[in-house]
Amino acid sequence: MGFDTILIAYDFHYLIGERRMAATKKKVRNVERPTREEAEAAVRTMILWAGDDPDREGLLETPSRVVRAYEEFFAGYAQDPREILAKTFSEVEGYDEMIVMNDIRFESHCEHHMVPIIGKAHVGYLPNKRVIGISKLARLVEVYARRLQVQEKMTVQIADTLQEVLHPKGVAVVIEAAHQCMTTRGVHKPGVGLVTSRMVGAFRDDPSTRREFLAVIGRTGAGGLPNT
Ligand SMILES: Nc1nc2c(ncn2[C@@H]2O[C@H](COP(=O)(O)OP(=O)(O)OP(=O)(O)O)[C@@H](O)[C@H]2O)c(=O)[nH]1
Ligand SMILES: [Zn+2]
Repeated sequence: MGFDTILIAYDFHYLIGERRMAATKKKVRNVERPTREEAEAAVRTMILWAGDDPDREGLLETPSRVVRAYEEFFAGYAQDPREILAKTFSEVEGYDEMIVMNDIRFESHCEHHMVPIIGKAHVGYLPNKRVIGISKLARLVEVYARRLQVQEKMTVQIADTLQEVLHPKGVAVVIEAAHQCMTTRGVHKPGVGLVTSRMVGAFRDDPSTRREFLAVIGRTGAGGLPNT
């Protein structure tokens, strides 16, 4: 079975639900996860297919390097985003204003071409008695970024996980990113970026809350896109 197939399969079981993902991680469509050796052999095949010689000195270690790189790029499949948000703090003297972390840079990979998506996420919520450690917002972005992604899906996943676990009065997520599948191949349009958003609860229902969030993240003006 090819490398592409297992990655598509992983995405499939991700779609059937985060909770079930952990339980079914080893088996996808009744197919065992390939071994590291099989993954390296798949990279070797791709080198051959590209037209080079995987046995020449410079490429000898490339399959194992690529597999190690994939472990890093796709580490998010092994992480449970709900666990990241499990620890909360309630001693905040009744703080009930918006909490926003902006410019969370991330690197992801597009699920269509498996090339980088590089961008930044802005995540905000309106607390309901409990807050989380601020690093957890960045960790939440990381977990979803380190999977094969579509930007719209990643935006919804971050917002909805935060809402489901923390039960705040609302959540807002805006992602701005550049897709290398559009800059280094295909339509070749450098400098373009995609902006996606998900507004939940007060951010969806109350225009002034939404406006405040957009002002905090600087999206009321020209709002620049990352240079990639
Ligand atoms: N909506 C959305 N589309 C994306 C994202 N990342 C990549 N795409 C698009 O996914 C589409 C895949 O289209 P296909 O026609 O199946 O693939 P393709 O022949 O490689 O398309 P081109 O990129 O136009 O060459 C392309 O239009 C990509 O630009 C994303 O995060 N969100
Ligand atoms: Zn793509």
